Amino acid sequence: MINVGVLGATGAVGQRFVQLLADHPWFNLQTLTASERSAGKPYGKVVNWRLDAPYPDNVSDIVVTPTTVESLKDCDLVFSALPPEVAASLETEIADAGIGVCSNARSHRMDADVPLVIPEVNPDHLGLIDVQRDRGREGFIVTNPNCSTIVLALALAPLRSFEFHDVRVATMQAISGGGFAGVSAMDIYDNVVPYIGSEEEKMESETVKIMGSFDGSEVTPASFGVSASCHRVPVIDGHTIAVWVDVKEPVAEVKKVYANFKSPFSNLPLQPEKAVELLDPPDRPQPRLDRNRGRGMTVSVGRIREGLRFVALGHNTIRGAAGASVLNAELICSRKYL
Ligand SMILES: NC(=O)C1=CN([C@@H]2O[C@H](COP(=O)(O)OP(=O)(O)OC[C@H]3O[C@@H](n4cnc5c(N)ncnc54)[C@H](OP(=O)(O)O)[C@@H]3O)[C@@H](O)[C@H]2O)C=CC1
Ligand SMILES: N[C@@H](CC(=O)OP(=O)(O)O)C(=O)O
Repeated sequence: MINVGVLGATGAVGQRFVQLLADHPWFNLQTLTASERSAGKPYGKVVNWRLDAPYPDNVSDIVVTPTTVESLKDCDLVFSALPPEVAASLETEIADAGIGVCSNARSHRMDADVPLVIPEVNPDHLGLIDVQRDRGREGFIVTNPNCSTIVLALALAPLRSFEFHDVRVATMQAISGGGFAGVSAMDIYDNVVPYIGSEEEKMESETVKIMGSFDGSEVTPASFGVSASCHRVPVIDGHTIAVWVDVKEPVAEVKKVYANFKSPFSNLPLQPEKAVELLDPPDRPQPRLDRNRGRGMTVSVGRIREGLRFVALGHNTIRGAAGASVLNAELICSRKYL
């Protein structure tokens, strides 16, 4: 068992980490951190559990610590659900102190020597851990992408066998992406908000890093362009995206590559049977009906039409956040980086 901690364990993503790690077969969850406001009290007393999954009683007595390097001395690996402004310097300090960091925060995603990984799409980019170690870092930072970007990159991955240059995407993003305090009811009820700060820029830059090529020392971004328009909609969980991509092959060929898309792994505990699932009914995918496929780790794709046009959907706080980080950590362990 590998000793792990969750940074920012009381928040929306932190709670998802706790849910996924409380009974994990490889990870022993022993440290939970939060802000000074919550530190010093048992997790069961400070957490306001708001997930649609049962609260795991076995973590109740863990005393929440402040988020400092000293409080992580017994951890081999930590999962970060910290606000980005806190994550920026703290994750660096933690990795430099010899601890592995699997981060969900945006702060280091575009750093040249930090892998931005989706296991089924670019597992080879984990080689950037060696680049970090070659410059003397004892631990590492590995990041997972932005939640909408994960849905897009997984939906594009099967299309890599075709040529394309131009990807356009419009998102319909759930309110849980903004955190517990993120979007007020008055803003979102009976409404659509056509702005999510820097989300479009992240989708455009992160997608080409993820789908770029790694030569053992650096990542060269993919050569296609991405143009994104992002919108907040009154859905609790599940980001839906409409995608246009200039693939010329017939729809029947495209459906075949989706149906045949296989994960390159079979031994990771959180890996779903299908990373991408093709749905036939003309009115799917839908967030309420499809976000929990594969325990929230499957991206559903449907409405494939010539052009090429399609719709994809993924659970934003599981596949798009905490689940993405945990799957990355499982891959890191299976590759013996820990
Ligand atoms: N992959 C993705 O796209 C997604 C990424 N995220 C990212 O995950 C991170 C967490 O988001 P979310 O869970 O929604 O945020 P929340 O606001 O719900 O939770 C924040 C957590 O951080 C703790 N915290 C706040 N300030 C400090 C501080 N100064 N020092 C230490 N801990 C602190 C809070 O503790 P306390 O309760 O004590 O205040 C809480 O545990 C963010 O970086 C966010 O951008 C989020 C959604 C999806
Ligand atoms: N911006 C995302 C959530 C998020 O925090 O993304 P990021 O980790 O890329 O900042 C959303 O609102 O749905």
